[in-house]
Amino acid sequence: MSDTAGGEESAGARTAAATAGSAPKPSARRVMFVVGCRPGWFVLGALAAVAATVGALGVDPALPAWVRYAPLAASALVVGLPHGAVDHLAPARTAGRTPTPRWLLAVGIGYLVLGGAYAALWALAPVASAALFVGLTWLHWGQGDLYALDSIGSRHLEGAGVRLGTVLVRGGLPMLVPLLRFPDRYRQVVDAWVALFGRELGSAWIFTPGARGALGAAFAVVTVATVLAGRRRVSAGDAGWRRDAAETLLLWVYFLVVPPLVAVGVYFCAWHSLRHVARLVEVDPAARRAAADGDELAALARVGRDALPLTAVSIALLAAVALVAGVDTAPATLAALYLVFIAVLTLPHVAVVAWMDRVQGAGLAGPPS
Ligand SMILES: CC1=C(/C=C/C(C)=C/C=C/C(C)=C/C=O)C(C)(C)CCC1
Ligand SMILES: [Fe+2]
Repeated sequence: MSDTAGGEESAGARTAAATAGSAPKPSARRVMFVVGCRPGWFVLGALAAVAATVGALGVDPALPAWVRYAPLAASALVVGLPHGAVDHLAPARTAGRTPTPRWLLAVGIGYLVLGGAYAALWALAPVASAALFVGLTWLHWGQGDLYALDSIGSRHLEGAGVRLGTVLVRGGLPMLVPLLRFPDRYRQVVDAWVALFGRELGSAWIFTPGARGALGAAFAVVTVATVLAGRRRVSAGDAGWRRDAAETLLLWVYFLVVPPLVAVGVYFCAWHSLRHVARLVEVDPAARRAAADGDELAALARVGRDALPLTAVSIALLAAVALVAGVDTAPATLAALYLVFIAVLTLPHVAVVAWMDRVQGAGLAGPPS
């Protein structure tokens, strides 16, 4: 896989140099800010404010089903599913290479083997697979945020402990905090996954008040310890640390006040996926050039174009699975099928992102110094 071609060679090599072993370039910081972070702050902040106000007024609006499922449904088309549909191009580009058929084949085989194995595991052991899905997402979303924090130039995350804490906290916010406040709705979602395979969750101690109280207390301690560990590494008033602490607070409040289906669906699109899209812009020479010229829309259009074919294939595959399996068309069942489908794609997606982290010196082994 040593082939490089034309203009991408030098630009690609520059990307690798810029991402592995040197501080983030100003243009990378800007893309992560403008594309990856600002929209998420705005959308999640607004939703949290609305939900907190409604809650404070003592109103409990029974949201119609279409509103509850809308963010998840939208994620199939807008940013969510598409953010992984560039996985066939991202590894080569991260290594500063042009994606050739050999790269595509390598990623394709990885998807088939890992996705196939996980699909088989869902059929054999749905409850364990559901737990694995939540654990995998915890890790993946945590690592996504760690990358974004590095990319905007945070300096308080040097050190293995604070990095591990950041992954645990940032991943636990979407995966654990909804369970603390909305155990019944959380349970309904996970129940629907295992029901697809004719199973039930069973006693599931994790939903009991005692277990949730203990998990919530432990997670609050890990959050505070991580934020303080970061604080010790920089001078007072460090902007990167303050931003991290403010995001952490925002996400705690958001997942405590916004009902989980909406909260996780919106977070998936507007937070995790947009941050990954910003990362994709940075490894694609053409998109990066557009962004460096201040044309973020052109950069996004380029990523969107790259994502289009495999997004369409994924949706067609999902529709085929739904038809063959003959699932009913209740929103809860369709959402469950979609999420199990995402789970199967997530395992190879996590492998691709872990590979990108390794090449870029990012992730737990980082920061890129
Ligand atoms: C919807 C939902 C849940 C789980 C969603 C998951 C696990 C989504 C994973 C998406 C991934 C991995 C996308 C790729 O990056 C919970 C928290 C169980 C309960 C609340 C509603
Ligand atoms: Fe992802």
